[in-house]
Amino acid sequence: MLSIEQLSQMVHAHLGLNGNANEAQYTAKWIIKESPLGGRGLFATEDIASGEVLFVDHPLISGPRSGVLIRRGCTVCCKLNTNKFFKCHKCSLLLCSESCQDSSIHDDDCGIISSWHNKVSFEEVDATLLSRALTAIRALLLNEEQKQFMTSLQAHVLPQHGTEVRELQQYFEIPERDIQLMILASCVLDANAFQIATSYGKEEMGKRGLYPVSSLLNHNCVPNTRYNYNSDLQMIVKAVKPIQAGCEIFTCYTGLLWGTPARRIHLYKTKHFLCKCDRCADPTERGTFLAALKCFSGECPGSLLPIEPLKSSSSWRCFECGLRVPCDNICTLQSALGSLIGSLDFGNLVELENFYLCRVTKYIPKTNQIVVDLQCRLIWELGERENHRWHGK
Ligand SMILES: C[S@@+](CC[C@H](N)C(=O)[O-])C[C@H]1O[C@@H](n2cnc3c(N)ncnc32)[C@H](O)[C@@H]1O
Repeated sequence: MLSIEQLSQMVHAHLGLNGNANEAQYTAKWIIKESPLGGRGLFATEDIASGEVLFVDHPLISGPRSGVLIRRGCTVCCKLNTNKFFKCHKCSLLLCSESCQDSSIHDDDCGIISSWHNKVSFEEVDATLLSRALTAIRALLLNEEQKQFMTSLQAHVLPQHGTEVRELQQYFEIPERDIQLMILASCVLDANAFQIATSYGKEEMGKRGLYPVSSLLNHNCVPNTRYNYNSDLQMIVKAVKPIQAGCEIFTCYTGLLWGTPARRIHLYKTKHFLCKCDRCADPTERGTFLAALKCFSGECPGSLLPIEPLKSSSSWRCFECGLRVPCDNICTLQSALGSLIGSLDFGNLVELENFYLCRVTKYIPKTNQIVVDLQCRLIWELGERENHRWHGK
C-alpha cells in the first residue's frame, strides 16, 4: 500500500491540483490522514463554509453494477427495455445500436474481451454475466499509475467478491494476471464504488463509479458533505454545514432518511462495519423517530423505540406506557412491512396515494421512514405530472 504522502500526491495529480496551471476552481482545504475510525480519511485544514466545493472527482472506472439482479441493458449507453438488443459477434457484449457499437467505449471494451480466447461460441456467452463483470474488466484499460492508485484504495477481500470475474473463465481463456487484476478491482469496487444516480424518468441499467478521492471519505449518518454528478459523470462534493479546521470530512453511505436499524444493517452487509455514530446511539435519532413503530398495546398512542440502538438484538420499549417488546417480534413486523412495501406498484400514483392515506399509518407512525419515503415519492411524482391533484388534507 502507498504511504499517505504518496497517496496525497496521486490525489492532487488526479484532481489537477498540482503545478502552476491549476485548472481547478477550488483550493484543497483538506488533507488525507489516519482516521480514529480506522484506515484513512479526509480532514479539514482550515474552516470550510457551508456550500463550499471541497473537490470535483472523476471516476477511474465506471460501468454497470455487479449484482445478480442487474437488468439487461446496453453496455455503452445503459439503455434498458429495447427489443433491438444484439450481441457483438467479437466480444458478446450487449449493444442497442450501431452508434453504440462504433463508439470508442465499445472499441476499448471489445479490444480487451476479444483478445481472450473463446471457449464457446459468442451466442453461448452469458451477456448478463459479462455486463456484471464489465466495470472490473475496464480496470485492465488503466495505465500503470492509475492501477497503482486503484490498488492503494481499501479492498474488501471476501470469498463472494469477484465471483462474476471468476465465472467468466467458463467462457474465455483469460491470462492469470488479468484475472488477478479484475478480482482486485471487484474487491476495491465493493469497498468504494458509488452508485451513479439516473436522472428522473430515465430508464437505465444501474451504474457505479470508482471515485478515488471520494473513496477516502469515511461514513457518518449525519454527514457534513453531499455530492451530485454533472453530465460528464464528475462528482461534485460540497460542504453542507460549516466544517471546522481539524474535523473529519464525512459522506453518508446510506439513505439519509432511513431509520437506524436499516442504516446499520446496510452498512454491515455492504461495507462490513457497524456504525457507532451519535445518531445511531440515539434511540430517537435526534427526535426524528424515523425507525419508530406504533405501540403494540391497544389504545396507547406511544411509539416503540430500541432501548439500546447499538445492539442489533436490543428489545424495544414504548416511551409512553413502558411496554417492552422483544427484538424478534420487531423483526417480524419490520419484514412484514418490507413485504407489503415490496408488493406496491410505485408507478401507480393512485395506489400509492391510497396506501399512504388509508393503510400504512394504521400500523406505523407518520414519522417512520416508510411513511417519509412514500411522502417523498408522492411529492416527486406529483411534481412531474401536469394537472395532478392531491386528494389528501
Ligand atoms: C470507502 S472506504 C473509506 C476510506 C477508508 N477508511 C480507507 O482507509 O481507504 C470504506 C471503508 O472505510 C471504513 N469506514 C468508513 N466509515 C466508517 C465508520 N464510520 N466506522 C468504521 N469504519 C468505517 C470501513 O472499513 C469501510 O468499509
